[in-house]
Amino acid sequence: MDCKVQRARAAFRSGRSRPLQFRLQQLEALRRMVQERERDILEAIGADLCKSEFNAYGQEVISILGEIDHVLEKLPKWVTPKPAEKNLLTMLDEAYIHSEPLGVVLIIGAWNYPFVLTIQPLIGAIAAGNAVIIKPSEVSENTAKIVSKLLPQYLDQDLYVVINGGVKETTELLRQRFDHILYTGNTAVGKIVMEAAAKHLTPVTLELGGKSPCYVDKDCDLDIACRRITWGKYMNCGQTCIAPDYILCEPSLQSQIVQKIKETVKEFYGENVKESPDYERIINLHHFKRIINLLEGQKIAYGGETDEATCYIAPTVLTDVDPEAKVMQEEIFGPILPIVPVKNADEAIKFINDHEKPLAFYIFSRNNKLIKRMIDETSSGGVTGNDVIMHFTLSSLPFGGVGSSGIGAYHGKHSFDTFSHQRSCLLKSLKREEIPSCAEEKGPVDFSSSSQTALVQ
Ligand SMILES: NC(=O)C1=CN([C@@H]2O[C@H](COP(=O)(O)OP(=O)(O)OC[C@H]3O[C@@H](n4cnc5c(N)ncnc54)[C@H](O)[C@@H]3O)[C@@H](O)[C@H]2O)C=CC1
Ligand SMILES: CCCCCCCCCC(=O)O
Repeated sequence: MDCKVQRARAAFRSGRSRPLQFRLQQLEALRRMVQERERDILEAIGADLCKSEFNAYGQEVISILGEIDHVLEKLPKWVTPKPAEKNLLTMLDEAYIHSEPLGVVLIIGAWNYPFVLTIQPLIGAIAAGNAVIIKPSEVSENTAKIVSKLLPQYLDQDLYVVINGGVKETTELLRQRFDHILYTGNTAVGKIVMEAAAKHLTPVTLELGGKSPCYVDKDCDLDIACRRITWGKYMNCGQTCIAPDYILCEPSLQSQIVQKIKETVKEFYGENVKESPDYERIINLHHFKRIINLLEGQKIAYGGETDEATCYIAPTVLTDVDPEAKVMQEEIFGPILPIVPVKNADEAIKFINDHEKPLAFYIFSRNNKLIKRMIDETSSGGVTGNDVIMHFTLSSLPFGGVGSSGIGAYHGKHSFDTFSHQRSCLLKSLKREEIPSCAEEKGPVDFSSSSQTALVQ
């Protein structure tokens, strides 16, 4: 492992990852990999998460192709040094900001969108000119295998290295020195990553989770709200870091919401959800048992069926949920949707602010003023109004958490910036330097202090 990181560092020091043409060529090769080996990639994701090809393509492949195209188009502009404003002392000089690569960066991916969560940061790291060590999640082992098989066939093998393994390997990897670490996963491990990084003063981007609230206002289009919530909550069987974790609404809305979600589930997945090719499974027995445990003592208004043999949990809605209940103490990361009744928007705002800052916040309302007020009076990694998940799909928006939901952000130009150092460059002019004609008579002059000279001029 040590030697793989050293190999990547030596390759970085060779300077070949830096030229724009090289970065573009590697990104084009990555795009070719996704296009030519699409079937293998979809199969691997499907095997890990029991996901249909259609869903795997829509959730994981489309966004990667979109991100590569976006970066290929914009990168020439991003790498161009940006002139900086000058002052009186530097009027005749050249001042600019140059984005330079950080060096060797480590990307640690999570299992729930195993392709997107490793390849999307990789795109940014290549674009910024770095060498990259990629550590896919061992939990999604098929995708980890295909990523480690395909990347060396398309990309520079010394600069971009995949290391597979579990906790032991990741722990070992974290002892190495990196120039940046981007980790996606749970908060507890995020702290381990940050502690290991601190030993080398390595900066980190931590893409963590949390409980993302969804406020449903009484003045909203409830049909649309419930359709969109159903889509975002039960996609990937609820194993989405920005899935709406729970609903906050006035008590009287609960029964209508349950009814509309029920109808939408039927429309999306048919009469028998278990038979639907579009409905995924919980990743493993450990998570299955953890989620089932959260149902204890709850009022199940819809769903609740489970099958341990296949890690199946039906789309489920809980009503009148007590904020102190177990299901409200941790991120659910499964297809269970608690509804916590609140009197009004003010109480919802207070509820959100009394808890850790979430990764996402969703507000359904016809009242744009209310949406803006709720944004102003709360904090979260991102927000989507009148929909869920969708802010993730915009390359122009930084994707990341705040507080316990994460540190830093990526996607599009934000990835490029995350993996770059903004270097301040000032190139002094040699013109108009006044060299005293009788230096000896006047004593020594400090030529290095050109600011003094500029002041004299
Ligand atoms: N903010 C974001 O973009 C996303 C956040 N998440 C969050 O991730 C969580 C789910 O992922 P996990 O189950 O954590 O994924 P996981 O079990 O796949 O772990 C993530 C990575 O951490 C490594 N790891 C695990 N234990 C470790 C340890 N003790 N020391 C060092 N490395 C270790 C694994 O090898 C893996 O590569 C949820 O909380 C979810 O919200 C998931 C996807 C996206
Ligand atoms: C329109 C499809 C959007 C797919 C969303 C993928 C989200 C990946 C990160 C996460 O939330 O765990």
